[in-house]
Amino acid sequence: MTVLARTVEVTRRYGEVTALDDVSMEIPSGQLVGLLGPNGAGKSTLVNLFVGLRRPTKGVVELLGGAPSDPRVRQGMGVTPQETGLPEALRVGEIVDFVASHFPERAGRQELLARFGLDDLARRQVGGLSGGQKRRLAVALAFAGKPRIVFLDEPTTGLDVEARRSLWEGVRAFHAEGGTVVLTSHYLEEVEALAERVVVIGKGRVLADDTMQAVRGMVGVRRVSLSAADLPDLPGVVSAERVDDRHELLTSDSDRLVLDLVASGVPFSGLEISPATLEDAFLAITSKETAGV
Ligand SMILES: Nc1ncnc2c1ncn2[C@@H]1O[C@H](COP(=O)(O)OP(=O)(O)OP(=O)(O)O)[C@@H](O)[C@H]1O
Repeated sequence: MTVLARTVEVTRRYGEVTALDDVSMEIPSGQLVGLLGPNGAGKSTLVNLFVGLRRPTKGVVELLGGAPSDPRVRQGMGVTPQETGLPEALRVGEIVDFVASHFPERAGRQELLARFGLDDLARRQVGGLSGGQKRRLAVALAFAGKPRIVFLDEPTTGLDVEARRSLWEGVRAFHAEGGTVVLTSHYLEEVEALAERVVVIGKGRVLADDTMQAVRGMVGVRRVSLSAADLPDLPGVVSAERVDDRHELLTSDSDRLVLDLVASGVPFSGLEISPATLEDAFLAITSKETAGV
């Protein structure tokens, strides 16, 4: 297994804030890895360390066998940061050529634009693109130098469904040819649609690192809410909150919970079961982590 990028016991602080806390991770060649986590989890910091925009406070970051700050190393890598600015006066095709000219190997202009659904726009000035088209162009540019590994920070934020799907297709096509991708998202469905491996990050730490299927199972929690006086201890509850007589329970097995509840004989009313939000899911993973399960 060739490892294209790795962090070894990396911590990054900004003043008092610990954005990443002792993170060790390897990105093998050919993998499409999703970094999933809520706002402020440390995803961008991790990407910025991998691509050499930041240095770790402690630990080591390696990219393509070298230091991410080395310009020769960086020629094998493509990145789209969370926020990008493109020169408005240039035409789309000119920007692609300009970016590609910095790399020894170059993707074909038309092929690249077509891959991201931008093929009709090569002669359009960037200033005349819609927000979604600009974002797709910014992402496409990460692939202009035929990189071995690409880092995309929240690539589809602000895109409508169609633009998002078109971008996913472009990323998938690169991956299908053996390309390695690390992307951050706080959309579970985006990571699910693309990534074969998911790293869940919360409060600067790796909370889970597994296949999408396994993480799905881990976060397959339901919210069960009901009105009752005191509840007995119910197995499988990962978190419980109470406001007056209303109980909000998170569980990975809502059927079991309801059966146990009925078996306990405690009177209850207003039972509602709903899919957990992503926030619920993160909470469930975090509470498992805290409990050392
Ligand atoms: N330049 C900075 N100066 C100070 N604090 C920072 C800086 N950059 C990030 N942080 C802090 O580090 C923590 C992690 O931020 P980071 O941007 O890496 O998270 P994220 O998971 O990418 O979040 P988001 O999804 O909101 O982009 C946050 O608490 C953030 O406020």
